[in-house]
Amino acid sequence: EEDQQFRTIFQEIAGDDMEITANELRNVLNRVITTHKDLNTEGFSLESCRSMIALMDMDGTGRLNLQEFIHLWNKIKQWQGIFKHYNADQTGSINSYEMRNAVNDAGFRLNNQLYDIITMRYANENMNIDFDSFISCLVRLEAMFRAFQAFDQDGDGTIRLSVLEWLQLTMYA
Ligand SMILES: O=C(O)/C(S)=C/c1c[nH]c2cc(Br)ccc12
Ligand SMILES: [Ca+2]
Repeated sequence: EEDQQFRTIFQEIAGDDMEITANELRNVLNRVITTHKDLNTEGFSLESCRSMIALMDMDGTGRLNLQEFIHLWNKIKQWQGIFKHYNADQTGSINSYEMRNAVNDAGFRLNNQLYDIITMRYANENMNIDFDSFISCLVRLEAMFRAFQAFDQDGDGTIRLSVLEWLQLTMYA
């Protein structure tokens, strides 16, 4: 039942090519986000939607088909729940300390240096993280972990890449 409902929503967003482009994704995310007054954001940028597609685009079409879209939607749904949990002061953004806990709750184990890098990269001028930056950060973390694991066949935690392989990894993200 819910799947059918999802399919119709997807059909409406994707249009008759049944694939969602970055622009179409941005429109639907920004439409949904306006219904969540507790999520402070200027909305998702085209760039962050491109990254989300790069993360979820398993078949290399550069767009999202229905199952890729459902997978992304469920991740954002899970991650927005974590964000709201830490958005205690209802300002709609979280501070760098709350960000550490939120990233942890999302299942990422990082070190202090990485948490500082994330704050530098995603925080706004008040050193707080808006909702869209939070999602963009987790999308990127997930993409980079997954790309590493794809290269680390024997699972020994190290990979060996040529510069072009490195660029393949880092440019479509
Ligand atoms: O608050 C909720 O229960 C849900 S279902 C939230 C969301 C579920 N998908 C979302 C996508 C964006 Br963008 C923002 C909020 C949500
Ligand atoms: Ca695809």
